[in-house]
Amino acid sequence: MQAKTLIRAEGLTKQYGTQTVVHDVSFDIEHGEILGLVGESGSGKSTVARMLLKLIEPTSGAVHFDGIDVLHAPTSELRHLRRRMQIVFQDPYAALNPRMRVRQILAEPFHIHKQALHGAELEAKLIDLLDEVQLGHSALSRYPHEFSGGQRQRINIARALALRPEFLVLDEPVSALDVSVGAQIINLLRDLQKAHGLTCLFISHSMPLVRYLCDRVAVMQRGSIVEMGEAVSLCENPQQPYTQALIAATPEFSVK
Ligand SMILES: Nc1ncnc2c1ncn2[C@@H]1O[C@H](COP(=O)(O)OP(=O)(O)OP(=O)(O)O)[C@@H](O)[C@H]1O
Repeated sequence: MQAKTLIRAEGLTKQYGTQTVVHDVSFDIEHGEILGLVGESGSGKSTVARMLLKLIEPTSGAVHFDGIDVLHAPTSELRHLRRRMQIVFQDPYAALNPRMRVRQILAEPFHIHKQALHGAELEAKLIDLLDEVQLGHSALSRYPHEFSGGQRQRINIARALALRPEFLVLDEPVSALDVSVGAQIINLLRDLQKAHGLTCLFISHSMPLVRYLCDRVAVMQRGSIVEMGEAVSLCENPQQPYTQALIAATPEFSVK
């Protein structure tokens, strides 16, 4: 298959007052590729992700999604784009409305995007989503607090997949979970990514995790990308002292 760029970030910069928290960040993500974005806390990873999705406005720079200028897209086009790009946040507790049953949580994206699905048709979609994240169908009538952290993250992933996005931002999706539960979620994400040919930006503190999951990796330090390359070779032969320190700081990732 010919590699083709789905997402292009060019010179993304974000300032808050006099502080520049992201400086001149550029990268491409090919169709079906997982790009890892690593760096210590506060290095600007989430800010980059939010600019890609236009959840926050960059101070300068450009984002193209499938050739469309995201930052200047008219509202109607942006609405359509939002179906194609989704995000899974770090904290599976905060991301789910505690007053909604899982049925409502999973049905919400269809309502927001005015997809007229009702009755048996909607129910079948919701059941498919639960199957995809390997949750039992009885989940539909339960509330988020009735689930473990890993199960809640599965619900978040199911919701993100509801509208069949092409691009998924995974913002530290397992950092709030136990290691073994996190490993199961990582494997689920890897399987879903392969099954749907998803393009992903995977944000993490962990170089071993990025090496396991990602095709390429960009390393961020204080708002800038300091090193970028193929994940395995970058982890085996890091050029920057900062990358070397990141690798030394994180324990091996194991799926066992
Ligand atoms: N709304 C805001 N106003 C001012 N400063 C902000 C705002 N949002 C983020 N920042 C600052 O921008 C910097 C980068 O934050 P960001 O959340 O992007 O980092 P991160 O690498 O994702 O960190 P973490 O790994 O802890 O999530 C931090 O210093 C943060 O305090």
